[in-house]
Amino acid sequence: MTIRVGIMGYGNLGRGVECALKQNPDMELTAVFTRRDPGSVKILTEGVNVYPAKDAKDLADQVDVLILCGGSATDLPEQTPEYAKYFNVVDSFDTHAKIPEHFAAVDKAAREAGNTAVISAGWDPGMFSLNRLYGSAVLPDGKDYTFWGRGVSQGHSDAIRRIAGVKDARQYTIPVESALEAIRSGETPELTTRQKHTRECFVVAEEGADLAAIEKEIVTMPNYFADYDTTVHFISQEEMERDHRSLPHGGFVIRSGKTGWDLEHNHVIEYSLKLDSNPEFTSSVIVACARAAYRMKQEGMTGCKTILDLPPAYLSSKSGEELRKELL
Ligand SMILES: NC(=O)C1=CN([C@@H]2O[C@H](COP(=O)(O)OP(=O)(O)OC[C@H]3O[C@@H](n4cnc5c(N)ncnc54)[C@H](OP(=O)(O)O)[C@@H]3O)[C@@H](O)[C@H]2O)C=CC1
Ligand SMILES: N[C@@H](C[C@H]1CC(C(=O)O)=NO1)C(=O)O
Repeated sequence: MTIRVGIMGYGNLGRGVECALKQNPDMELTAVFTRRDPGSVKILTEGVNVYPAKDAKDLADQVDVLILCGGSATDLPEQTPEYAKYFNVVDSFDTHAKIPEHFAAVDKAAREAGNTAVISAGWDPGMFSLNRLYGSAVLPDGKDYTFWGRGVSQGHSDAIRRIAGVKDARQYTIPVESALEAIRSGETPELTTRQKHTRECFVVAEEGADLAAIEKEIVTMPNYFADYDTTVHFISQEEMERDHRSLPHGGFVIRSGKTGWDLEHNHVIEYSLKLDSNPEFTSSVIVACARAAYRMKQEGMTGCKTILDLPPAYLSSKSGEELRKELL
């Protein structure tokens, strides 16, 4: 019996989920939903229909897990609590400061409906969160650092695209080299947000848009840009399509900590990602989390979870017996 998956929202992440499902034979795509005209949305999978988002709840019996691929800035805060009423859901919500309130809203909806929801699946939040937890649990006397890029943040790019007058956008996150060198050399400095990364934005504006107003809204945007040194470049759509087609990214989490009666021994844990496609990697994590959500629902574990709550074995398509063999 395959796990039947629906996609809500067909952008970079939606397309990435479609590709990831093709690599997971225990799962299948059964429906794609969009707020646009379904006839305008061309998907890759033959034999699967695209439906209006407003009809999704009428098709709940055809979907075991609905994966929400909307943007965190404005779509997911509304969509995830709404669709958790009708489906087991997984989203990639990544406005870190607002995760507690998002969790509470989704948990209320999922518990009332007896559904299982997983929020903030992906790599940060997601795999990086998991590795920060492992590092601090194993080395309580220590510090961890997270660095991203140079690469395209989908969340920050999406947030810029939601600004009135913006037609398209890409945001590159750039680690501050001096901070990186200090950490890599074993130093454990206290660093502010601004001392770790800068942000560079490439924006295609609508004809006649107020460029100064757009730039100001970007650089002052809370939770996304206000705490960073940010530069904004306005470019043409042709330049965007020529120079910014790919969506690479990556980064790493470093935990350095001490053990020993007198904390005399140092240890360093590093988890790193080098991604050709941010959306395709993120979608691969999300699809594994969808498998875990389905299995937890089957065992009556309902309500909202994050990746930190998922039994690692539930992410895998392999049985417990197969996984135990890999431990030997
Ligand atoms: N946790 C993590 O590590 C990560 C999280 N993310 C999150 O994923 C979110 C989604 O990113 P991404 O997929 O790149 O965002 P997109 O802008 O590509 O898509 C967001 C939504 O916009 C709509 N859309 C897509 N293309 C168009 C278009 N051409 N015209 C009009 N509407 C369109 C779609 O909804 P519809 O079909 O309904 O119109 C889609 O679901 C980000 O906001 C980020 O928060 C991303 C990467 C990592
Ligand atoms: N959520 C991020 C994934 C990573 C990348 C990132 C950043 O560049 O600020 N923060 O977390 C994304 O949307 O790409």
